[in-house]
Amino acid sequence: MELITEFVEKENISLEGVRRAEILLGRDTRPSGESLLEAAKQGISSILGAVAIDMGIVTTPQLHWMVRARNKAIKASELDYFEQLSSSFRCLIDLIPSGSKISDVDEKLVVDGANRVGGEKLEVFRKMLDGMVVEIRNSGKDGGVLNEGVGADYVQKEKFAPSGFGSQDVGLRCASLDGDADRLVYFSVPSKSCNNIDLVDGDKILSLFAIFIKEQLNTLSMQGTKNTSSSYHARLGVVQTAYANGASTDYLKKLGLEVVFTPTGVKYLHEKAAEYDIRIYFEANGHGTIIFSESFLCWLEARYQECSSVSKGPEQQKAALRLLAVSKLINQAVGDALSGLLLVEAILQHMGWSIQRWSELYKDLPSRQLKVKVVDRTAVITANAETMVVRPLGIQEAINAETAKYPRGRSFIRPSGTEDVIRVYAEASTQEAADSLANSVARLVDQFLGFGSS
Ligand SMILES: CC(=O)N[C@H]1[C@@H](OP(=O)(O)O)O[C@H](CO)[C@@H](O)[C@@H]1O
Repeated sequence: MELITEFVEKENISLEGVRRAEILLGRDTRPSGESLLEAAKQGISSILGAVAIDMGIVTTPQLHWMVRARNKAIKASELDYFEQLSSSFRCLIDLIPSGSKISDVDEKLVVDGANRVGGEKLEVFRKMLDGMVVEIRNSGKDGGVLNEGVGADYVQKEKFAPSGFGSQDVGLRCASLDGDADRLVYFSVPSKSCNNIDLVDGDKILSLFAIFIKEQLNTLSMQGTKNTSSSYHARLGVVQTAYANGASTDYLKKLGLEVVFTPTGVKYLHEKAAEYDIRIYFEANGHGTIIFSESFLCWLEARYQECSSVSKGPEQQKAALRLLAVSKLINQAVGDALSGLLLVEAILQHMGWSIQRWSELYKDLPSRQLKVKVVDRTAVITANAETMVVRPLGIQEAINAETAKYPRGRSFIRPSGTEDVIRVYAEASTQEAADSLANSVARLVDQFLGFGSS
């Protein structure tokens, strides 16, 4: 109750006139889901005025979408979710400029469903997606195990093709969802001779979205009408965490975008993002979304109407329509692999880009992540969006001294919020250097905080 009261106060939610609270419940495909659902229902029924609504088996982002839709008094079933996504996807495809070299884009997309609910939902959803050829592997139907050599986390951290993918897929555009379908990464298999992949991570998804949105904003701000409503300067902001590859941040800044950093965890990214008209946030691991302010969406609607009524500025009208479609296609409540995937697909078609062209936007700096078990991870206190350690004393200086030995070196440590470990991140100009820096910093962590240190 305390947490709820705190949240209601912080978000300034008026409870006056509210007769009952609806609590939407969803579960995934694991057998434990049924008993957890029952327990949640019983808990909710003991709260006066609270009603549980069972939305069935859904992905995490679908459930968030449903809550947001319900709060906006929009229809919120799974079918409504699929219909909104597929119609806005279709709208973006219909608005593709006739000059786009669609033939450059390989038709087929192959998706790793991580043996969980996202793969299953995509199986159902793809029947509504004309204009897209999707093959789904690891959909969960064939009894594969969650997160065992599959899924976005495995692909991003290990940089290996997931189970079921390999030399037969060389050059194809592939995507990987995570277990609850709130993360998405893309990859391609560059050659038959090795297991390595060319990873297109959350940072590059963010970059693709940013380029597309910026293109539409530029079109909208072109001279056309003298009406004052057209002179709105939308603030496009980008939010990353310290795990964003340094090359991506350089690239985004060169595009002229404002890039801000928050600690790891979507609650921080989402909150920070709320300060802009259009805000794109992504973690390198593929969790992210775009949020549009209500005032910007109202302006876009007006701009769209204005362009159509005076029948001029068709390009501006299309740009407004594209942005409106993006606002409906992307799940503004939270990172959503299914909605993100459709937006990526629509933008690649719009640009006429293959996955290789997309990947070449910039070259990732080689990086390495490690985790170290320590006596007490809460002994590490960080500052500056987790890029520096203020406690224990002395460790940051030691990390700095180590990092300074490597060209383009960058390294930081932070206590994980989900595992009992300290995470180490390092990047440098070569993979060997990044590995060596990560190992040195891991040794420092062990020295300062490990079991031998106490
Ligand atoms: C390096 C990394 O991938 N960290 C993940 C992981 O958090 P940690 O606090 O690092 O354990 O799980 C979080 C929740 O899924 C996700 O938001 C975050 O990005």
